Amino acid sequence: MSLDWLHAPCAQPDAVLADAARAHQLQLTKPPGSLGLLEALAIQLASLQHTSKPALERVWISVFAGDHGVADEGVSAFPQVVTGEMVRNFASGGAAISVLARTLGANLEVVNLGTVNDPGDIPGVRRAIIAPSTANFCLAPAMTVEQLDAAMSIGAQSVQAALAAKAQLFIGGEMGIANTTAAAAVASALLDEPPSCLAGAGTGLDAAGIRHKVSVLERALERHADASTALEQLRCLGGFEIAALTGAYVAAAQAGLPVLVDGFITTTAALAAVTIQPDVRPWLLFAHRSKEHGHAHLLNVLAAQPVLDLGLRLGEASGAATAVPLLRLACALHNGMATFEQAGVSNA
Ligand SMILES: O=C(O)c1ccc[n+]([C@@H]2O[C@H](COP(=O)([O-])O)[C@@H](O)[C@H]2O)c1
Ligand SMILES: Cc1cc2nc[nH]c2cc1C
Repeated sequence: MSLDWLHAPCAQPDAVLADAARAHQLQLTKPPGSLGLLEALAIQLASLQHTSKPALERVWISVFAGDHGVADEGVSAFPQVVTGEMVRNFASGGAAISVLARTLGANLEVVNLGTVNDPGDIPGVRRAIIAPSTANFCLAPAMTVEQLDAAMSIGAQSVQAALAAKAQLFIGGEMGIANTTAAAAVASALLDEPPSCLAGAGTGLDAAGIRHKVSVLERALERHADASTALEQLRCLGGFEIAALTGAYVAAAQAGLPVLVDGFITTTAALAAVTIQPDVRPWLLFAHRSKEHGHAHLLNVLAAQPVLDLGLRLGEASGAATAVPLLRLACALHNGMATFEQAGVSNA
């Protein structure tokens, strides 16, 4: 595999600036700790951005789309054609993430890694087609070694584009009918846990649909039981967009670009990235707790405290985009509040 780049070292957060930011928070006109997670976020961003004044003016969002062979097993409430249809919708500005990105003034990149219903070469979409779909992982590995390699590199290229645009935060999103099945499969394999802990309703399965999804996952996990490394598990059970996200997260950590993780599928990619390279973990901030069964568990495993819990389960980076205003407020408070001394307020 030419995936050696995955093992290049990650950048190091600045511990001195983290200490200085923590000390600065104690000087601001509020009881210590009273801004809760907003304080922790500002401190983390100061340390990751190597600055005493963290900022999120330039936010980069890449939404990776790909289709899944396992959709043939009837594991989604929606038909597979929706993946390609939504690629068009992202680009033409009508999707939730299109509205959120516009409202935030964020750069939105849409990357098509392969959809059965191919919208073709349309403005606003980076065409990076690997194949129309992954293989049905109940029958064969989802990807070849070459396809995994390509998908992870395509993710890393998005990080390079974000860096070229001087982005201060990278957000990855995904779109792929049946990808909650692929994500649950990857997470089950990475954690060596039964799929019932990780399979949920996705786009809207009922209880019987979820039972069927679990049985499909059990078959797939048994078939690929000898996939023993994170990369092999990603290759056999993942998807193009999940692999692209994993590559993007590793590349962002290597480049020293903070990442805001979205929902269940992106958190699975984050878990894969951290399993491949534990030093990726400090570069990840977590936007929200998705309603998808299994997301809370993954957040616990990663010791992540998400910013929001709004019952979202859309994907496409929508939860991460929704958390950006709060992260911006955390920075504004950190940079703009008066100290006790400046304001002539008595400290405890
Ligand atoms: O981000 C999440 O937590 C999330 C939870 C449930 C569904 N989704 C989205 O729904 C699609 C996958 O759902 P499904 O049922 O087809 O596996 C995919 O396009 C995801 O972006 C996303
Ligand atoms: C319509 C639709 C939009 C989505 N966006 C992300 N996943 C999605 C799944 C569906 C079904």
